Amino acid sequence: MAKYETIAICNQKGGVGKTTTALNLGVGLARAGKKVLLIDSDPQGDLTQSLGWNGDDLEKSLGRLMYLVTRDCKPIVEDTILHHEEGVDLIPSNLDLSSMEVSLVNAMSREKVLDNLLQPIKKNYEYILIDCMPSLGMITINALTAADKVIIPVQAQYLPAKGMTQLMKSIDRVKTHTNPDLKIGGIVMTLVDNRTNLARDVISSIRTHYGMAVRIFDTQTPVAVKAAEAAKSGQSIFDYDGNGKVAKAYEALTKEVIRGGEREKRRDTVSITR
Ligand SMILES: Nc1ncnc2c1ncn2[C@@H]1O[C@H](COP(=O)(O)OP(=O)(O)OP(=O)(O)O)[C@@H](O)[C@H]1O
Ligand SMILES: [Mg+2]
Repeated sequence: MAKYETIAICNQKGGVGKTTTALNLGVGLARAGKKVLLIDSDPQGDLTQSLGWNGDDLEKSLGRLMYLVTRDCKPIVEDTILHHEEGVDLIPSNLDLSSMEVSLVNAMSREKVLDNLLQPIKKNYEYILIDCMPSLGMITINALTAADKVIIPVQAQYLPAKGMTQLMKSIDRVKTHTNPDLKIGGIVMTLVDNRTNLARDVISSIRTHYGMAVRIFDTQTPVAVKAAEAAKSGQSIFDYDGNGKVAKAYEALTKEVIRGGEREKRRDTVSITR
């Protein structure tokens, strides 16, 4: 199988479209023939619910797995993986994960619990997408430590520069301490309302603060009530409203993500063979 890529979908600001992006990018990649695992790393379990499962009913979850690892057990991760009919796998979450935020503080290799958990199953997937919670605590640090890349959804409705500084600092800290190869895969503008120029203003503010080095995806995902409805129905936007503008946007974003990964792999190959 092709080299895998683990992507954390991360922004500590709430309600910016992280979960929607994890779900629809994940299903988009699966529709493009990729083997995809989604990880819900939010104790609210929104991704789990958006895919149609009730987190409260699930005994096996990410929280349970991480708890066992911190107790020096070696759980079989495959037993927790759910299979969705749209072709993606899921490690679900529920409130069991919330206690990990505190118990990880005293755990050995506390930043690497998720990374260690994923090592034996990474080879089974081409893409692993981790839906992060809206905070920069230990669980998110675990997600960033396990990831090759971060994709940052940014809502085009206010100037996000200040909040992004905190996120960039956390990414830098993770690079310094636990994951030197972590890259910013890109910023995706979400919840874009065509009637305003806010997306353009936000992009120029990001450029002013973080320079041209940070990639901003060409694709912007539009505001549309269908996107919220799809999440409530346990389906991706492709199944719920396949011809709509949100589906088209996530299809385009999927292509950009695949192209970005392939470009980097080519670059890696060139530098290895040089
Ligand atoms: N393109 C869209 N158009 C309209 N509503 C959307 C769109 N994308 C997401 N939403 C809705 O906006 C809300 C926030 O989206 P989402 O849950 O994806 O954000 P989040 O960043 O994961 O939030 P949190 O920080 O709480 O985890 C949800 O109710 C979702 O259904
Ligand atoms: Mg979410």
